[in-house]
Amino acid sequence: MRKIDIFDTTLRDGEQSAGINLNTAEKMEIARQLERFGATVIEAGFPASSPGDFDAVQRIANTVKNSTVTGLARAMKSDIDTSWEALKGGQNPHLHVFLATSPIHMEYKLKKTPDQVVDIAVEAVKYAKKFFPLVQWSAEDAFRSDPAFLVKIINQVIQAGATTINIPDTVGYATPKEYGALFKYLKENVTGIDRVKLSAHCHNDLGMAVANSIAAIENGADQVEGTINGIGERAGNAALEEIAVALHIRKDYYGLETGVHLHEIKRTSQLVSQLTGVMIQPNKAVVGKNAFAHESGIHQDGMLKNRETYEIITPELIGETTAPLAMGKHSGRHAFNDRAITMGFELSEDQLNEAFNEFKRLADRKKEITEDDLFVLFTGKQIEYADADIYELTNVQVQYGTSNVPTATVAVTVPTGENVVIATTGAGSVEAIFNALEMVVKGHVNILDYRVTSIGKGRDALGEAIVNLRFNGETYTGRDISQDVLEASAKAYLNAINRKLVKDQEKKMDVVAVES
Ligand SMILES: CC(=O)SCCNC(=O)CCNC(=O)[C@H](O)C(C)(C)COP(=O)(O)OP(=O)(O)OC[C@H]1O[C@@H](n2cnc3c(N)ncnc32)[C@H](O)[C@@H]1OP(=O)(O)O
Ligand SMILES: CC(C)C(=O)C(=O)O
Ligand SMILES: [Mg+2]
Repeated sequence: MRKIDIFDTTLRDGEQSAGINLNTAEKMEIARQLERFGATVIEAGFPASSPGDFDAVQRIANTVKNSTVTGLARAMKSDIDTSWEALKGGQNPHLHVFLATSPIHMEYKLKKTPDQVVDIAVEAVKYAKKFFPLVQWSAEDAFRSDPAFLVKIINQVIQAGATTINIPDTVGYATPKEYGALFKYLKENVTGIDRVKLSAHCHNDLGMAVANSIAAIENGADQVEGTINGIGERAGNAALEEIAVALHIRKDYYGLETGVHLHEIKRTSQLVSQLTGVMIQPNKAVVGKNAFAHESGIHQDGMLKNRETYEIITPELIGETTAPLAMGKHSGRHAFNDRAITMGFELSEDQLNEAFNEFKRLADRKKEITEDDLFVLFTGKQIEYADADIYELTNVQVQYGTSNVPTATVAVTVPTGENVVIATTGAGSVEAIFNALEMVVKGHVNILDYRVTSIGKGRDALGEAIVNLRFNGETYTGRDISQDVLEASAKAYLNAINRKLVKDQEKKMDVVAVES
């Protein structure tokens, strides 16, 4: 069966989404999960864009064994040199070099003639090949480029040694028929196109990224690029979980396989959502929380008689467990640890102990512990900033009455280890908490977005808070889950601030490492 390679760019194009700011520990966690998910290639970042990206790409390349790890580079020696330093420890060093080919990008952005662009691309690929056995070259904004010019430049970059050619629809302008036709044209006109991997990279500005990717596959693409949950620049990238499930469910029609471990989809999607703070729309295909919900009577009747009347994808296929866990306040440590392992978590003994204590506290207050509850608990422990100096909420108290001014008192352990207690007012309970916390962190904080939702169903469901804020000029998203939404809100606020502290501390460590 023909195999389609899955190129995941959640950590590069996905991280380019407004408001996402992952630290190295979180990127490592996502990369490990992408490996379990079965991504053929993981684009771990853009090493030359910042020391933080460099560090994350290097660590991921040195850790991941079952997927190829790549990094993005502009068509310039310095970007390629930096990328080599980051990627050389990987299993099969792979570089992704790009250069725009559309008239508008060449003239206004690069300020180069088409001939100069051909030369720069060829030089970059030749230079990259001195280090990397695998070099992917992308014609940025390929879909809006002159097809004859694409043939000319691709002929030459293949001769220069490129092993993959990527044809991005950078601005999401294509329709499936047109995008498929471009792949067909290139297949028919580029010399040696069958010696390289041909790749599709679609953006979702017109909501057609997945359809366009499938059209490319139908017309000869060997690889599709995208992100988990479709996150990415502007309206995002093609959602890989949708492509993988579509090809699987319609194997009868396409006769293709991807190598994706479909039962890892739910977990991968949840992890990406949890760490990026980007919520999944309820009706999103495959991973939305309503994707398997059958609400109307006639549908429920059909489902009871034969599930296949209305269900083309089973929740089990993507690793969703619907049955409640036989776990609650009477469960013991062995069953709990066993559950962590079954769910794919690798936690240290200390992390497991802390998670178990939290689980017991939760089980005292909540009737039924769901897999979703455990997932957030384990993930939270796994990426805790063990060695970082951060803020920790020790107490929050709110006085609220319909005719009183709300007052919040927060107690926080600050990075120096001191415990600070501050009380202040606000127009509402949440504002009072945020005002008090702003006084604790001593910086200018601008709240850009704030959302509260529930994890699972029922009146005792956990509350999830997401806070997107600007702190001293940088944007961070924080998230927390608690049984009380005010506590979750306070912790989510501090989580966003802590992400900045962790990033700053990572940067300092990078500088020390470079100096020594
Ligand atoms: C379609 C995509 O997704 S492309 C990837 C987008 N990702 C990012 O931009 C990652 C975050 N970016 C950054 O951190 C910064 O932009 C950096 C570090 C990469 C570069 O920063 P700066 O050196 O300050 O340049 P700046 O971003 O302002 O401008 C980009 C420069 O690169 C040039 N450039 C853009 N693409 C390419 C390319 N593929 N190859 C060579 N040069 C390029 C531009 O023409 C411009 O050059 P100029 O300074 O001569 O006008
Ligand atoms: C860097 C390239 C592949 C890209 O992300 C795009 O063109 O959208
Ligand atoms: Mg892109």
